[in-house]
Amino acid sequence: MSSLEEPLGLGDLPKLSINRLGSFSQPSAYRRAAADDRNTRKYNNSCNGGAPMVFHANSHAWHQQCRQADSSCHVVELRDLPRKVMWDLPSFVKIVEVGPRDGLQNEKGNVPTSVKIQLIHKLVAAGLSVVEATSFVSPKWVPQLADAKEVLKGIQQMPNVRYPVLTPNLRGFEAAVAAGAKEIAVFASASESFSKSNINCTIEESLVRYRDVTAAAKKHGLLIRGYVSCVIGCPVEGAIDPSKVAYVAKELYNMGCSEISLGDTIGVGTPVAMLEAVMSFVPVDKIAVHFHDTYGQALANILVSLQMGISIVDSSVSGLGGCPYAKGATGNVATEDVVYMLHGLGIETNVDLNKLMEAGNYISKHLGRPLGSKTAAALRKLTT
Ligand SMILES: CC(C)(COP(=O)([O-])OP(=O)([O-])OC[C@H]1O[C@@H](n2cnc3c(N)ncnc32)[C@H](O)[C@@H]1OP(=O)([O-])[O-])[C@@H](O)C(=O)NCCC(=O)NCCSC(=O)C[C@@](C)(O)CC(=O)[O-]
Repeated sequence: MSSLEEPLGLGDLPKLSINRLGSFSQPSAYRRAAADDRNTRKYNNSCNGGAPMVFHANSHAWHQQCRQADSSCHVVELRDLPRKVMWDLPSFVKIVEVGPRDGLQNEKGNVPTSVKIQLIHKLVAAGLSVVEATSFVSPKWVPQLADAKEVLKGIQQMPNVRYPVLTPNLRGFEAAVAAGAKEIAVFASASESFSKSNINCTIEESLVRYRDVTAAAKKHGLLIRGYVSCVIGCPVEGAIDPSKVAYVAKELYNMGCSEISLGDTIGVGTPVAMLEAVMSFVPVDKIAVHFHDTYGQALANILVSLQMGISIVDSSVSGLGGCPYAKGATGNVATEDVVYMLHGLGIETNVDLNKLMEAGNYISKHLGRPLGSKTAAALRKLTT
């Protein structure tokens, strides 16, 4: 089912809009074209104009363009296009929803524990299989998440759903385990300045601390997620060298983190050089990308990451978020927008966009905030 069919409730929409929108979304056909292209290229890669046409997606348009091409080599270029664009995309992307933690940690007003719990339940009901629930950090540093224990105890943990929680030290780890955590996350930085302002220690000191935390987690049989923040830029230091990111990622991976999430904490950059560096040390299937959308780069960065082989994406419902210790950073990329893009590309997520938008609506109402997802805002306009 296409991403457009899913949320719009096609019956409710004016015909013209549906048709117009529909012509932009041919995900399964695109993927088929890319797959066909893969096969046909094996025996059909000449400039010979008599070769059978291979594209099913928008096939009329392709036929027209190919017929109009002056030279048969143009036909080959056109045939290459879906291969170039679609070839390397994964068929499934795992979304790690960070809204209840990264999304809410920066909220100034008190968000009741019951609202946090409801939000998590709604996100899981939408099909998200990983929902970062909260942080066992110092309430002096992040007052909003002072109810971590109550949140984790209050959620009804479903089988096959992961609920990681952030633990900055052994104290946080022990509290998390006592509250029923089955997965923890440690969070280091590639920027020395950010490490100091966020967790009050140097990068090396944090790695020493995390060796203890990860060793304890392994003893308890817990899964461990590792974050590296400021992977492209730091609010204090500016551009961050990819080799620094690769170093921290490698250390976390070697400690036993089963997923390394690379955070563009202030949403400033493009990730190619950084991902290349990290991929030299961490297997691509263990890497997640975590983009804040401060400069509007997040979706483009996700697409590039997928093309580089990544298939785990962090995002936050309704684009909630920002780090209290990264001045000016806005929210994470909105999960609704990520899901919409992925479904548009024919990539499975197991997420029901309608239910996800309900969760986004729920928390936005509670925060007294307009929807932070462009997809949700656009679809709401169409359906009201
Ligand atoms: C790491 C510390 C604790 C060091 O904080 P500190 O002040 O250096 O440590 P301390 O040992 O002196 O402790 C200070 C107080 O906190 C208490 N404390 C100490 N540990 C805990 C704990 N676990 N749980 C509850 N309380 C704790 C401790 O007992 C003490 O209480 P007091 O004696 O003054 O009453 C502090 O800096 C901290 O909690 N930092 C967390 C900040 C945070 O959560 N930032 C947001 C994370 S977002 C991020 O990193 C980026 C990411 C992951 O989202 C990716 C991206 O977006 O790019």
